[in-house]
Amino acid sequence: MSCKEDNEVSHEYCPSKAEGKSFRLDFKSINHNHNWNPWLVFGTILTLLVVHRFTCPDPLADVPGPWLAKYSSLLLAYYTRTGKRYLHVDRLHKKYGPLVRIAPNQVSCAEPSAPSIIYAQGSLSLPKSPFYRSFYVDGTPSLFSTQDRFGHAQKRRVLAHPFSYASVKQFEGWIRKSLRKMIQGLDQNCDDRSGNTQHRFVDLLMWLNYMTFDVISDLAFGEPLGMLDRSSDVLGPSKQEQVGVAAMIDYRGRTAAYLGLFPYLLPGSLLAFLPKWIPDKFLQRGLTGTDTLSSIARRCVRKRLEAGAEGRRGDLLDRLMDSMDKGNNGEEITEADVTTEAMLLLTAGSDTTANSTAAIVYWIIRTPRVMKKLQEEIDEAVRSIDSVLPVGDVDAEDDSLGSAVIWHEQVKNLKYLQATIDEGLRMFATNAFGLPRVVPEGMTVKIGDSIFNEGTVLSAPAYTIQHDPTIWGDPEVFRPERWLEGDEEKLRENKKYLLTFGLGPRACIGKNLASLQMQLLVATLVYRYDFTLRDNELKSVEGFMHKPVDCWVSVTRRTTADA
Ligand code: HEM
Repeated sequence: MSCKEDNEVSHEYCPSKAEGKSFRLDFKSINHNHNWNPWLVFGTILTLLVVHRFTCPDPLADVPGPWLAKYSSLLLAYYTRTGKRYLHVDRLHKKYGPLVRIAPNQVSCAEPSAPSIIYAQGSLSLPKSPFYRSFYVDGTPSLFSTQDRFGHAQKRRVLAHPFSYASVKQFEGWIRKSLRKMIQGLDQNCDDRSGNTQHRFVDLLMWLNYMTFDVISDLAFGEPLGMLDRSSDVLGPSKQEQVGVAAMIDYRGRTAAYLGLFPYLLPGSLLAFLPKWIPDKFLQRGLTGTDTLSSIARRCVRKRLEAGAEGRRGDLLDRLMDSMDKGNNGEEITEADVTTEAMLLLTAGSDTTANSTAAIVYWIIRTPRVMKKLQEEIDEAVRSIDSVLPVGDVDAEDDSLGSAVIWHEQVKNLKYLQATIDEGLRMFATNAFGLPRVVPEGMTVKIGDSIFNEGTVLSAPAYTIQHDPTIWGDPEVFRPERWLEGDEEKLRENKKYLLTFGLGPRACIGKNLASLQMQLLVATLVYRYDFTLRDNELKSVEGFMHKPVDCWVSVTRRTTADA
């Protein structure tokens, strides 16, 4: 069979042309041969939307925003797809003010009062919007993606105890084990301590990813994925698993953030089958990523179930499987449910921590004054609290590393360290997105002078609020001291505007685990090494969460650290 000429419509796969490209429909040639005019189609759709807008009442008519947002989500979808939605929304707020219409039924609210209203607790809490259906796995909602408030409370109860501060402290041994491996890896890439500088650059973000993936897979799947051992996040020989796990999670987040803007394409809708068939590489790699991640989770859960009582080790997976035995108020919890939650923990609890830590360390390196002050605080803490008890029996210390890996006990009360972490989270905004909530039936919500009716989707844009000069004064300056100065009330207020972990009943359940890891990671890295940045700018991209693209640094062992 010979391949057709370039200007002919071809749906056939042609190996000679496909090399190095993905298979896609050639819209230019479809247009050529079938008089199919995309502008005509676009114009017709737009006309229908305008007619609809003028003939149906528009409850958001008074909310300012770009004209296209009145009729369609296309503008938001474009910026979501390019990974810069938070910057687009931030620009709109600078132009239109604190309330901006970003899509036909969506309003972004950057009023300082907005976060505590939109993410309120108790009977005033607003449910998650249909956007979250884009995160369902095989049609099954997870703790994170369920919109059902009752179902959410049930699921959350199962995991509340293992994520409590006391439980997370028990995991410190596992975390330190992975952290030691990461230190060994970085040591091998170190510049010579004698001053013989070679400036060999390493991508700190990748190392942080290996470490946080190994930790969370250890806790959620019962075994580390072994990324630190292999210095790679590629898991297996199969074609799907040849893509690194960090990239898979990134593709999944970006695709879900994009598809979530089109609820009629999501599970539970008539056209839910469509995305799988759209010949769009962006969509397909996200959907394939989800399938691969869920098959990894399925494999791990199955293995643990088959191991029976002998496989139990008191980790998160055990907790999930216990809920299977107990049932959920009469409703059966299946293996598929457990797999969905295990996969959620892997995707929600790994690169989020790595991305946040990379951004914090980047800002510390960029601000030598802060680096010096922090190193002094940590040096002092290590000197004064040098005998601490090991946590858990998994933690057989490796003498060759001396006291290289900091104990949580040594740093948990360090004020400047915590202020530096909070300031890094504020500056970078891992959660930059305005997390969407919907006004439920029979309820109205008042923000500023505006009242929003049922069905309106509201969000508080974290990046914009964390960079609001009326709240922070000098928001573009990395200044950890802002978390230590002023009276108690002002400090409490500041915390309300740090939206990294969300607020209200749907706030991050893994905050204690992430905080403990970030304290250990930042303290250990700053205590043991001096860093030089390769690039002055931290490039970033946003999917569901906001993440640095990379973080290349050269690493030198500190002479003052006794490690
Ligand atoms: C620095 C690291 C982290 C950041 C920035 C972060 C951020 C967030 C945010 C903003 C939410 C709310 C999402 C929404 O309302 O749509 C969330 C929810 C969640 N996070 Fe995290 N997270 C982090 C670490 C973790 C870890 C370590 C885990 C678990 C291992 C985890 C598990 C979850 C889960 C299960 C939810 C859903 C909670 C619910 O709906 O009840 N996260 N996270």
